[in-house]
Amino acid sequence: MFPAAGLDLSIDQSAVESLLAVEPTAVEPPETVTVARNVFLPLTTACRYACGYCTFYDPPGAADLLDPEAVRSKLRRGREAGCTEALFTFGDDPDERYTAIHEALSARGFESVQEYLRAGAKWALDAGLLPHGNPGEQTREELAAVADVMASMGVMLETTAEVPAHAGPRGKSPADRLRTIRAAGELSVPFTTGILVGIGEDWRDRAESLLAIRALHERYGHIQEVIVQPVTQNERWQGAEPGTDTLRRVVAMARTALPPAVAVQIPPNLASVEPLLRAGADDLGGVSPVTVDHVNPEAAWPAFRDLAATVESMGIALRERLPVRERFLPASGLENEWIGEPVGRVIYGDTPAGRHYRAIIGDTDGPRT
Ligand SMILES: O=c1nc2n(C[C@H](O)[C@H](O)[C@H](O)CO)c3cc(O)ccc3cc-2c(=O)[nH]1
Ligand SMILES: C[C@H]1O[C@@H](n2cnc3c(N)ncnc32)[C@H](O)[C@@H]1O
Ligand code: MET
Ligand code: SF4
Repeated sequence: MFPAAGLDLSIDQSAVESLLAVEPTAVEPPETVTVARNVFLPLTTACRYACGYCTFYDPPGAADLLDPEAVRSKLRRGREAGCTEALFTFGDDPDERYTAIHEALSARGFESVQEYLRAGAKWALDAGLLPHGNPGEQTREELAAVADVMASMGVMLETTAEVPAHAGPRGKSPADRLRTIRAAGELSVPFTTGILVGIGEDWRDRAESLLAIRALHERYGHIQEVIVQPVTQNERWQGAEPGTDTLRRVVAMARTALPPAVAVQIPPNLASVEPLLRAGADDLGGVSPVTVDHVNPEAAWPAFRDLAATVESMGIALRERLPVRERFLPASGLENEWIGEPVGRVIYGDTPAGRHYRAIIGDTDGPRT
């Protein structure tokens, strides 16, 4: 698959067939479900693409860039509310498409949106938060320029299929998404990806997309969770939303395709939690006590305690997690191939944030120097 893109993901058609045969009722529900508390920082909504389902993107206007002061005050608020994760999301290559964004960055001393992302991540670490970057497609060089200050990063594969929602002069290509995921693997960046369900792909495309993610994970071991995200209707997308039966089947396929260490994430503000946990989902992603979901602003976050009640009524434990999975953390010292020293310093520091994070991961060894 995608040999022209320099990617040789050989997707075995018999693996596709066996995923297509997966029954949601045959998958075991998890014993534990995880969730992270985050603060959402949309650095800019300007984007080179114009995906048919997305209301996030907008041409630059009055609020073309989330100002450094606004970034820092949101970070402070997030930490005060007990968040662990600073989620940095923005349109793809906004400064390459729009001179207004380049100028807004330049006026603040940044030559690219990656430089701004790096600065934002450092402010997050200064505030005691762990950065998760969701910057869209990135080259290996762009990822390398921020990797040491990121606890984890992600980009949704969405689908390996060519769909109308990604067509046209401002369309995305699956090969570019796959190359980003591969580059993150080459650089040992703990990574989140996922598929967007209901954008015109068929069942075979869903199976192939999951198997493409599995193939990249088998090569690099960097995938920490795979999001099964239902497309939601809005003023730009009037297509049908996938129903719970469809999502259950996709979740069961994901749980079957991926090894147990890779979590299957569902967004609790967009999907019915209970039936999807029964079909094998074991992570609820990030929920925020302080910010809306800027990608789907109409969809309010459930309260943490309501989620806990839902999950626990199923006999499943809800456990808070960090934006980086424990298996990527250094066993000693402050860094390893996955985690940069600036991130390790926050997790293992003798600070309130460090103590909070070590309590979450059950590390009783005390601070490291
Ligand atoms: O709050 C949100 N978090 C989103 N997240 C964040 C995710 O819930 C968590 O940040 C990760 O699980 C890391 O903790 C994404 C992360 C990605 O890497 C790619 C796509 C998304 C999409 C969303 C989203 O729409 N809303
Ligand atoms: C950050 C991620 O949000 C997802 N995204 C964008 N628009 C929508 C929508 N209407 N419904 C659900 N997910 C969406 C895309 O998959 C993107 O990668
Ligand atoms: C609302 S999407 C934000 C992240 C990026 N533009 C992507 O599509 O991956
Ligand atoms: S989904 Fe991401 S890439 Fe697509 S238009 Fe929205 S912001 Fe841009």
